[in-house]
Amino acid sequence: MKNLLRPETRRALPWEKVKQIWKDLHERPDLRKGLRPEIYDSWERSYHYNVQRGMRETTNLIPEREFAFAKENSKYLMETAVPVMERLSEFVRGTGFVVLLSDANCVSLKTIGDEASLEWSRRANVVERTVWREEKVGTNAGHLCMLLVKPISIYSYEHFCLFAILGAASFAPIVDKGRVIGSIGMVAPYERVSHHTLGMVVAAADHIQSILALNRVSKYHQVITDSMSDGVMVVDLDGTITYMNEKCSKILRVGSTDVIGANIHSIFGTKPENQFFVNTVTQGRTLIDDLLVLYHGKNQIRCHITCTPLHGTNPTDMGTVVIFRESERMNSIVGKWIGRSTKMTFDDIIGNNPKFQHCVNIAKTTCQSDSSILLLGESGTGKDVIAQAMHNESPRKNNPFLAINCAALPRELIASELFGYEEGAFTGAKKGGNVGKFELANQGTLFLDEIGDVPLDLQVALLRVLEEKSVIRMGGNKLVPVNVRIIAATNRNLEEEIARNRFRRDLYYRLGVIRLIIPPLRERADDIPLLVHHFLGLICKRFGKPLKKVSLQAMEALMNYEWPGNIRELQNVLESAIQLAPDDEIDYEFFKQNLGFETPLPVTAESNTSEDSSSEELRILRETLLRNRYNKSATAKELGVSRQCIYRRLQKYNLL
Ligand SMILES: Nc1ncnc2c1ncn2[C@@H]1O[C@H](COP(=O)(O)OP(=O)(O)OP(=O)(O)O)[C@@H](O)[C@H]1O
Repeated sequence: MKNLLRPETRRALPWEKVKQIWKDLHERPDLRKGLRPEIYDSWERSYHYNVQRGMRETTNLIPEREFAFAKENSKYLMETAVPVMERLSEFVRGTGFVVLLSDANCVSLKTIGDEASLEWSRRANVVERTVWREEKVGTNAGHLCMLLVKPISIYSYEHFCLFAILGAASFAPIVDKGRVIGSIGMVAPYERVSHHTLGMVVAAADHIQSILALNRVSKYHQVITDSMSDGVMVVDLDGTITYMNEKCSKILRVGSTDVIGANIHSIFGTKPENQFFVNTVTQGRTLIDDLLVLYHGKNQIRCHITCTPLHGTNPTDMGTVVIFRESERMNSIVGKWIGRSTKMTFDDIIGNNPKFQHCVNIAKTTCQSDSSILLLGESGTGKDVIAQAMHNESPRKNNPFLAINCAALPRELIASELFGYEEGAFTGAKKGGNVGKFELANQGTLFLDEIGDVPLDLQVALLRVLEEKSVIRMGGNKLVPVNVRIIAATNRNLEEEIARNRFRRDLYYRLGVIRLIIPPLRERADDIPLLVHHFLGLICKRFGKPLKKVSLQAMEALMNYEWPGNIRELQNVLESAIQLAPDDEIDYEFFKQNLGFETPLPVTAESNTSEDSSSEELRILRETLLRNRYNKSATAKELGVSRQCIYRRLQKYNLL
């Protein structure tokens, strides 16, 4: 008996014999020990489940609706597996085998075979819609391969139930993302058993698993490339475009389906301007974020391009992956991440002083133009703020605002910062080179602060860039067109610098197409109450402190001070006062004692205190002025007098 259980003896066994062996196995537990261990264990479980071994036909058919639901759930498995099953079935045509697919719940989803084998499988209950769970039909290869997560063949009498011993089956589990999602098998009359069947089934399962994994990766790949904000194109060595994502077709303004399979020349033609790019791609050269302007029909495509050669093991896989980054998008990223961000707008610029307002008005009206502008004024007067506000009000507002402080950079670095450099341009130059501020600021605004500190030799290079509207990186020879609005600023007296041959007159004129002279704070003392009020609010908020006030006397002192550091100094004084002053109202004494802030109070204000009526009038006037933040019209309105009357009183008390 033990010998009969050996695989090599099975083939020739007549039906009566296999049936007898099956019977003996059920009746004599000692004989069952001769079964393979995994089959033995399965039989033990089948007894435990109380499976009716004498079943002549299966009662395991599920209702149509449940079956439809199971098929819907395994739709993607069926879509992948059925073509593989069809192919397998073709190979074994005429040999009596049916190919079978079941889901993870052992529902038989699909059977494929030739007519004769399907006819047999119907008689043997190997049909769709049946459930082959061990709990229901005892030991069977479909369920056992999934339980063991390994391929297995089960021969006739090794099945637990009588109806199943007609056949021999080989099954392999289908595993996806580490989970068993079904099984594929081949079943035939037991006498057709072959040692090769299991190998075929394993190969089919492997193939299905690979397709599932590949489909998933290509889905991820598609979602990733389609959601990329950069264009991606793959070109093989003879210039055939083999892949293009949606973004790339948008950038190049071509239909991706039209160009895949076409040659790169069909897009970029033989235009000399495109030659460098086409040659780079077809010759498998490398580019890293190079700003190129390509021409396609009437369109000019301005992009940062990266070309990476593909080195496949197979020569047919060689080619180049090209990444297109739209320069406008790069610019807005640059604007967000590099240099200073432009937060200030004209609404943030405080000051009603007529001289200052005149400057602001010119700045506002010239925002729309591309002419260079030169901001002249002492340190801290608001040149940077005005430059930012101009950018934010201009058509370039969504592109970068880049600022470079020419005085803060070592002399030898200014050129590379401004114009960029190519790889190997000098010792210590970064691999792949570096993009300069001019290129980064493309379509935006470049704020050249402390322009008066630029060395003479660089002034020549700067002038050339401004005139030619293109830069050549240091160590390079390619002209890169740039469209940048220049706002330059200095606190030096440039006329004097020119007279001393330290600044080029031609650059001065070139930069100062529009020239703004921003008044120092001491010349706009009437703006001090407004500025004080504004900064007190901002600073208290920043430090989470309750809003503080400045006493009338302190305000007058602030208005009389010279402010060599201008608005920046005023901000600092107020910040210290907010941090240190014990009371909600910061008085003159505090400024004097804590900040060494020595400002004479207006003589008239003090001397008038002797005369009662005048001192009362002065007190009311000062308080109303303060309440109205030194706005004379509002003060006049509150006091019910004319503006002229207020001016007369201010003159009388020497407050003008
Ligand atoms: N009119 C204004 N309204 C509000 N804040 C201002 C105004 N002018 C200047 N400021 C503030 O004063 C400070 C100094 O201004 P800014 O840096 O623009 O001066 P600057 O002239 O560029 O100085 P520097 O020449 O030293 O670079 C900044 O914090 C700015 O926000």
